[in-house]
Amino acid sequence: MLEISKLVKRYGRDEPVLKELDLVVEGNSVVSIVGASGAGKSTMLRCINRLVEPTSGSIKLNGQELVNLRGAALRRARRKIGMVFQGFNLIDRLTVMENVLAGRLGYVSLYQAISRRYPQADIERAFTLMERVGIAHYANKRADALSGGERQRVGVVRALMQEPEVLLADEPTASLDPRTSEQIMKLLQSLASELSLPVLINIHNVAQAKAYTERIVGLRHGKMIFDGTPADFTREALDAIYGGIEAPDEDEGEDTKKPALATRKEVTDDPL
Ligand SMILES: Nc1ncnc2c1ncn2[C@@H]1O[C@H](COP(=O)(O)OP(=O)(O)OP(=O)(O)O)[C@@H](O)[C@H]1O
Repeated sequence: MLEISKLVKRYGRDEPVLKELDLVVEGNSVVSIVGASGAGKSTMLRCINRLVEPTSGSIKLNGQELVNLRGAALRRARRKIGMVFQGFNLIDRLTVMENVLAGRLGYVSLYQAISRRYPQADIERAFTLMERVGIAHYANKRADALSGGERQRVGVVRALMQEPEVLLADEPTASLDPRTSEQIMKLLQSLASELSLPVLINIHNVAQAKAYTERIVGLRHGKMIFDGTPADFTREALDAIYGGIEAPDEDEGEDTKKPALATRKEVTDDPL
């Protein structure tokens, strides 16, 4: 179980981008985090795996406090947090199997990692998981020879190789076509239930969030303003989360050019 309470994140002296967030996610439940660009979705996931330092608050994973962990204790805790990325984050020149085994890096010695002498049990686990997601026949192919959907399956298996207690997915379908996106969402949904794993998915596509997750959390300006089932996610909830948020001006700089209203465009597919 993941328990977040009163989580605050402030970058420098700016206004906090996460404002006293509270969220509890039980094992095997899949939660979508939605919100306009800049709402704080990525920051929240990154606070959980401590890629970003929370300013205050508490994040507990199966009872263990993650905030304030340092050194070896932080490394051990991070093994329990699997992460799936929008851009897959694979090493292109390595094979699928090598990428998958990278999920064990937190468990093996430096010598084993450098010489790629992973324990037999790890290799067997890798094959079992690759078979489960349909990529075992690509084990010896280079990662860059795979399609986007196949690459994301490699990313999912690599995360599962960590034997995680929670899986975080940051826009896992944003680089994929609609059909492949649906397959990946279905895969995350079924893995959560097979492995009793809580899964948090940052996602811009509200239609997919409603179709493939049982709970939707809506952020706006760093505050949680919606927490409910897809059936509860009415037009009013959609407007509360996205309403009145304008796309940034073109001259605001590279980082701000991602249009907030891209979410609006995607929402037009939404069968509300
Ligand atoms: N390293 C950083 N330093 C300063 N500000 C940051 C940093 N990372 C994010 N921010 C700011 O924090 C706010 C929340 O950003 P975040 O990336 O968490 O939002 P998001 O909801 O994930 O957006 P998107 O959907 O575009 O990825 C934004 O205003 C962003 O500019």
